[in-house]
Amino acid sequence: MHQRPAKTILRVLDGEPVWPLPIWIMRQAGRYLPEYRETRKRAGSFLDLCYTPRLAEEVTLQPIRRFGFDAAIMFSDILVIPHALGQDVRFVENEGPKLDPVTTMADLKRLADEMPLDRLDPVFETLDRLHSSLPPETTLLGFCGAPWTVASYMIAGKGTPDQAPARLTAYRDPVFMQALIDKLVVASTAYLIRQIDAGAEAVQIFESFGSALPPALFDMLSLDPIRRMVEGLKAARPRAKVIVFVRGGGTNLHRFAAAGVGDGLALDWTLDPARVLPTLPDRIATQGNLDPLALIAGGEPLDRGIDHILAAVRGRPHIFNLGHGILPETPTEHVAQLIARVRA
Ligand SMILES: Cc1c2[nH]c(c1CCC(=O)O)Cc1[nH]c(c(CCC(=O)O)c1C)Cc1[nH]c(c(CCC(=O)O)c1C)Cc1[nH]c(c(C)c1CCC(=O)O)C2
Repeated sequence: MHQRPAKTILRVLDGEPVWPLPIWIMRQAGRYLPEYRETRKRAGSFLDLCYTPRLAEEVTLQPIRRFGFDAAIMFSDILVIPHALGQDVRFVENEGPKLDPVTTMADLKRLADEMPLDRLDPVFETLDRLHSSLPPETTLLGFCGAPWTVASYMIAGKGTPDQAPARLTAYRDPVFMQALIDKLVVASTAYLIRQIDAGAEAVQIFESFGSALPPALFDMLSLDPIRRMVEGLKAARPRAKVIVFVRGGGTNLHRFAAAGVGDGLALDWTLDPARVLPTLPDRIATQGNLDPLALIAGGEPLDRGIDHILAAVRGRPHIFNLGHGILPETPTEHVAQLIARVRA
């Protein structure tokens, strides 16, 4: 008899429709959970939490214990890559990440030539621990940021509206921009390969700022770098599964699908799965895409949002998720309501 991989998320990423839909949510380990806030207080800085395997393992497991999600995403951050490359990265309470901006070729030359992967050993140890502590049905996910999203923080030194500093840099100094993107492609691919070796069964690439790019820059800064990362990962580890999340991907999603980039495409909450899914190839898995604010609202709007997605994806390989990360003010009871309805 043909043996199927048992884990629901891996089956969906293989192109198999699974019902009820498997579910996890972006940023499922985070401040909406009282137990996360408790561990976070004990950890010191946010980066200390990311780099202390025992605590990173603990916060990864918290949403699994409470809700039994079908996937656990290792606790870390997309900005550990610039940090490992030698850029100064801090997380300031209530302000978000702060970095020493990298804006010139000279700044870039001061970063590590080759990705010093051993600086991220704590992340790999976290994965190794999770590999043994997770329930056998739970898929272990690794992740990294897409080069453009990470570059936008590296250049501006912080989060910025519409990523204006990085976009302007792309026009004014395309040579520097391409060198930075290329460096991130190589570093991130090596990082994902090590995550797979440490026990991750699938990885998600977060392009959180896809919406900022005009068509003339999108291919060069988003589609092509992500394609090179996925190809590099698959060449080295053919069995590794990849989910690509392009927030604001819009019609570009079809181009990721046509180029065969990723086993799964995650939709943000602005796309209507009822319209988009019939236009994608059948075997491409999709993921998403409830509005995180519907989850805060709860009640009837939440039920309606869930039901619309369930009706649209029935019969297709789909993983239920939000259209972006869960927000800190989300009531945990609404998450329980969501899971119960998806699994009913
Ligand atoms: C853009 C981005 C970042 N980080 C990430 C992205 C891409 C996804 C997205 O678009 O949401 C990805 C990320 N960040 C975090 C995870 C952990 C795993 C999980 O999803 O549960 C993941 C997958 C933990 C985190 N990363 C961060 C927190 C909150 C900080 C804290 O606990 O003090 C968490 C739980 C900090 C962070 N990290 C980042 C910002 C802008 C911030 C501050 C904003 C905020 O406070 O929410 C950069």
